Amino acid sequence: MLKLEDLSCGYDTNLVLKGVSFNLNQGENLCVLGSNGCGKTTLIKAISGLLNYSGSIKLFDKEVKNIKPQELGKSIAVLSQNSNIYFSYTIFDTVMLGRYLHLPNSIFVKPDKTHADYVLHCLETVGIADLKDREISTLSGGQMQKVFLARALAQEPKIIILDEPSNHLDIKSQMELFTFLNDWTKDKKHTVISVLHDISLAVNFFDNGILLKDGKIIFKGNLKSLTMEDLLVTYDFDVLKYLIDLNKPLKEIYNVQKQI
Ligand SMILES: Nc1ncnc2c1ncn2[C@@H]1O[C@H](COP(=O)(O)OP(=O)(O)OP(=O)(O)O)[C@@H](O)[C@H]1O
Repeated sequence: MLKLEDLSCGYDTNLVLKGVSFNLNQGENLCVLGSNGCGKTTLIKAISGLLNYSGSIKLFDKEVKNIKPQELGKSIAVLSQNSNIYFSYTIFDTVMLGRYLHLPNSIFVKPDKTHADYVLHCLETVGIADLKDREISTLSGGQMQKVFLARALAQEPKIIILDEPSNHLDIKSQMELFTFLNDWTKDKKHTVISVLHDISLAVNFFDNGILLKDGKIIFKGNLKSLTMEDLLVTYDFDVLKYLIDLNKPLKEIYNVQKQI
């Protein structure tokens, strides 16, 4: 479904990604890990059609740079690190922004009841239907994340891409978000790609991952086969002190840490 071959891209003279290749099938989820500045957000921007690139990014066999933004928006929804709303929209209207790609004449048509019902369905799915008439500027960071997830769902995308989605979320909300995203991919039609800094979250919720270092992939595959050496190379730092055993669920890791 998504196939990257020898992808290189960056900003002006700053080449960030250098020959990145991987495949992702429908129903798979992929976590992108790596230290600050290694190119994770740049990878997301390239996949979502925001950067020029050399090499190839194929989405359902079509080269991403040749797909019109409106079409791309029906396939990919992005929750960026800086998802922001600068106007005083209600939650309902904010989520409706995700529907406009599906309207025949875009913003000049008042959405009919089908679209309004779909927005309500998305709000209910993420558990914030009761907030629908509130102004977005009055929400907490965590509530706002849920609004952006609802807006992403309203696009009816095939892929949701998240850049550090656990920002602003308490531990319960993080678990709820990743459980929801896991369930969302279970129909084998949807795919999640997420940038994460929390390795425990990554190992617990994602089957596959890539580790980026200076714009190159140094590990790809099942995160259960990740070694401490891989992490040491990625972060130039001994994460062993903080991660007791990558194969243990979070609960056990925390229990062990408590005993130390
Ligand atoms: N718009 C831009 N113009 C020029 N350079 C940029 C731009 N955006 C990012 N960069 C540079 O590209 C490199 C990769 O940035 P990127 O945002 O992809 O890193 P990242 O892995 O997502 O980092 P972080 O974990 O800190 O979010 C960095 O050196 C950054 O300074």
